[in-house]
Amino acid sequence: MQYRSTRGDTSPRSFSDILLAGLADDGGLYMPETWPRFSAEQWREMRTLSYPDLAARILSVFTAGCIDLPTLQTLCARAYAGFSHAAIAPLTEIENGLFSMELFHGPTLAFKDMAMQLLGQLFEHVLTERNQRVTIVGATSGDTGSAAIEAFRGSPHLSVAILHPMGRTSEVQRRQMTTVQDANILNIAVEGTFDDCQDLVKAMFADTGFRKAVNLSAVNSINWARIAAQIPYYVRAALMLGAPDREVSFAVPTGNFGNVLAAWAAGEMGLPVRRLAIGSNRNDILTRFLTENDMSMRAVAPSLSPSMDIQVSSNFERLLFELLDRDPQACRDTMLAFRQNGRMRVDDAVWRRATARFDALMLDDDATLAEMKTLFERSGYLADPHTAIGIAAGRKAQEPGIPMVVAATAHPAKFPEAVCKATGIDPTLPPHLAGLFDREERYDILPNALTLVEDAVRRHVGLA
Ligand SMILES: Cc1ncc(COP(=O)(O)O)c(C=O)c1O
Ligand SMILES: N[C@@H](CCOP(=O)(O)O)C(=O)O
Repeated sequence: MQYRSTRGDTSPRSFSDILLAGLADDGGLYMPETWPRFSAEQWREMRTLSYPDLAARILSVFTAGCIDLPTLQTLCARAYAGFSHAAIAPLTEIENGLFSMELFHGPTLAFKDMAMQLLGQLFEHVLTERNQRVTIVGATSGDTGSAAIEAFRGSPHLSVAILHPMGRTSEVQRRQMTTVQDANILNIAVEGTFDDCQDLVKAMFADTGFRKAVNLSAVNSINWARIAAQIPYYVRAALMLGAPDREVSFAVPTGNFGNVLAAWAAGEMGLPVRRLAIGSNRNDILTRFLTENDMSMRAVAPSLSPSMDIQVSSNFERLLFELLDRDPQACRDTMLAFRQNGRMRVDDAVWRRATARFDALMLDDDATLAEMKTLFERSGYLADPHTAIGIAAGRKAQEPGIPMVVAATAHPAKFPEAVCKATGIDPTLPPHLAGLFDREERYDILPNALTLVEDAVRRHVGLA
């Protein structure tokens, strides 16, 4: 399996290459050269696999030529060994035909662990094999950061620097990152938004001197391995509900567009995915695109679902690449124009191809609280604000006879104020995080300035 950039860099790259590279040299995102497809019989055979073995089977088509199936099975077994639920991603019917797929039973209580725990194993494997060291710089609106820190803390092969937008995460989210004391971890609170943090990461990749000096790598969903590792849970849920002999729809609370893109990719691989419903908070650029063909940037407004306070959804570029029939020049021009003008409107035919598969719904904070309250009163289901938005989007797009699976992306205890306000319940953190509020925090505060952030990363890795 080889990979190519959405912006035209055509030099063939293997899975291990793109795992460590993160972002293509031309600023584009890596995509598999062709979509691997499974037959109906092959999907059926996967029904009996455990979650780790299923993940290994799906990943093996993306790592072909680099990492074999038995090795992947070992890495996946290790990755999911620490999850607190035996099913790893349990599926529960919360309303008629509407299912919650809980993705928050990993160590940091959000869906990010599902992929990040595996990335931790994959990086260790490839870096050991190549006898190499890398520096991971990541941007987080709250959840990716702690998942990455947990997956990579203490590794002798890499250093990690995580940029979060100062004061724009929940306190639990911030403390999950800043109370980790391992020497290879650096937390930076950036005076700006998540988009500023994400732009800083991309600017570091564009700064060739810096990129090479620190051997820069990424674990945000710009890294294809993150998307690949998010595909298995969609497969698992669909198989449990009758696929490949029955269609299944998914609803996903969406920000950087990585999670829903994994569901879409499962469809490209032959899984009968019918509809994909995205839910957004008031930072609704994706919803406006899917309902009005209007992708115009507005100032980011803080919300009760801070992990989705995002304007520039990195992975939209991967969908755009597909919608443009994999024309890298058109994709590059469209993305550059979007960043220059702050808005994007695509040809009607292209837009219709997107809306043929995707639905979208925006919920502001009041509507989110109302959804959380109603859910709890009607079905006793305690949802975090992100998940509640996904559930509302899923209910709206639900069709008779077609199961609708909602990605439950975070544990309610990550957002206790919102949950308590909506339901009166004060969700408790699991025992391993019980002392979180007593632990010492450690982080730098920096303005949104590339040189200062690069200097901090250089110091962290001993280059300054
Ligand atoms: C809890 C939670 N829900 C939803 C999202 C949105 O997911 P994505 O960025 O993959 O669209 C995020 C952040 O990524 C998140 O942390
Ligand atoms: N919501 C995310 C934002 C980054 O998303 P990613 O999937 O690209 O890592 C977060 O919680 O950090």
